[in-house]
Amino acid sequence: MSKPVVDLSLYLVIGPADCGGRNPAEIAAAAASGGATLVQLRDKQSATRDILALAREMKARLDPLGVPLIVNDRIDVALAAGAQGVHLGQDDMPLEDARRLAGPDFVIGVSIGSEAERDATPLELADHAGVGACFPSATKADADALGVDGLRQLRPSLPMPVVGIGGISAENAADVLSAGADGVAVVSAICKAKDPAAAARELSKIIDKSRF
Ligand SMILES: Cc1ncc(COP(=O)(O)OP(=O)(O)O)c(N)n1
Ligand SMILES: Cc1nc(C(=O)O)sc1CCOP(=O)(O)O
Ligand SMILES: [Mg+2]
Repeated sequence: MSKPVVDLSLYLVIGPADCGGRNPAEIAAAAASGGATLVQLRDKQSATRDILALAREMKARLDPLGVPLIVNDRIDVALAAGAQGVHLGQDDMPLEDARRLAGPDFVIGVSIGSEAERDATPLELADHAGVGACFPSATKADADALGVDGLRQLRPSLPMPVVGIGGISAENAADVLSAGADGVAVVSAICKAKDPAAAARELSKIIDKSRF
């Protein structure tokens, strides 16, 4: 199997805590049908076997839509579920260990929130970077605010594709792309929407427009 092609344009990050009792796998599938190009399961609370069951359900729904699944933090769950990749932050498993465990064809995303984090990261081992927080985020209140200007400054020194994350909505997505991001990663803008497919369609249109 070769490395899956990952399109960062509209990256949905989602877990049970974001969905107000709705099924995250259903919301992920609806978002994918509306234009989300990549999905990350981010569940910081559930028991391991519940995260694994949700990852399997998401993968079963996303595979027919051609949308890859990334698991946040947990390379063990990602591998067990047959997900296409993992996302690792600065306190998560080091990229060297993750790459050794998962092999060259597994997609690995890494969080970069500052020049110091960039300098501490073996960038050649990651396939893409999540850079933020672009704006204050209610989903991750402890995320340091890099800001869009911080993203613009950091971008040229990152050799891999970059997705902006943190507080991104239909109102500010174009600013993130014009600061150099290849895509936007969102939680609330899709998970909190009454109609997640429609929210994804709206963001997708904005992303397409800002590329011309
Ligand atoms: C695409 C993307 N970018 C950044 C993050 C944040 O990762 P991390 O810093 O490890 O924080 P948690 O998400 O684990 O709380 C991400 N998940 N996805
Ligand atoms: C998971 C995550 N990581 C961030 C970072 O800055 O690294 S901000 C964030 C949460 C993004 O959620 P929302 O789109 O609701 O603001
Ligand atoms: Mg993490």
